[in-house]
Amino acid sequence: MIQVQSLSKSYGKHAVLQNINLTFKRGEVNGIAGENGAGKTTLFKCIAALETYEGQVQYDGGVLKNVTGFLPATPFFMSRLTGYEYLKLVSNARGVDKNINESNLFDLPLQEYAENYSTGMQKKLALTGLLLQQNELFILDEPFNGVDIHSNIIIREIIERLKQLNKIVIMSSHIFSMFNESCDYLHHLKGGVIKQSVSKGQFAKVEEEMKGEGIGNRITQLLG
Ligand SMILES: Nc1ncnc2c1ncn2[C@@H]1O[C@H](COP(=O)(O)OP(=O)(O)OP(=O)(O)O)[C@@H](O)[C@H]1O
Repeated sequence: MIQVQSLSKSYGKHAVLQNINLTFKRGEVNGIAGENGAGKTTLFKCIAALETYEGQVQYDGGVLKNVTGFLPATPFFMSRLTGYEYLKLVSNARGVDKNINESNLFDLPLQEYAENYSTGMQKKLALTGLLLQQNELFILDEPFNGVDIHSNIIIREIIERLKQLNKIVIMSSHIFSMFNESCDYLHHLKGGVIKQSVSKGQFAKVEEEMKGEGIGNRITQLLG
């Protein structure tokens, strides 16, 4: 179990996250919904120990960062590194010795440079790396963004399998139906605070709240 307690994060004078309290349990998928700039990625980076923060992130299974797999919205790859080499590198980093070619579940061209992969292919390569590492926590920042329909189905399947394997999954998405399909709990992040947390069956409440954040008649004003 992961307990985020009184987590706050500021960049200079800009308070991005304020007093966040969340609990993530094994075998559960948690969605974080929020408009652009709400602080989802910042929250993910804090939990993944990629950012400093105030407050605490407690984990009952050892050193969290050693078992955390973070899929960024836009993965980054070093130049002149093939897909195969990337997967080898991330497996070696965790002392995992699995057959790379047999682990190529998205049938990626592993002999090609990862930096030349398309957006969706890069996302699939990064995700394959996280799975190879056998992490306990999977933080997936917009995992469905930029991938094709078939891969979208595979990623949903992966999330379901991670849940069955008792892993902790935290994800964001700008496609609300993805929360309905994959998540057990949904947390609405707005203005740096968690506005509401709901369990499956009540996600429409968050959707309604978010729809209320529309831009009203400002489009008409702009076009008129
Ligand atoms: N390294 C940084 N330095 C300064 N400000 C930052 C930094 N990273 C993020 N921010 C600011 O923090 C706020 C939250 O950004 P964040 O990327 O966490 O939002 P998000 O909810 O993931 O947005 P999106 O849905 O567009 O990806 C934004 O105002 C952003 O400009």
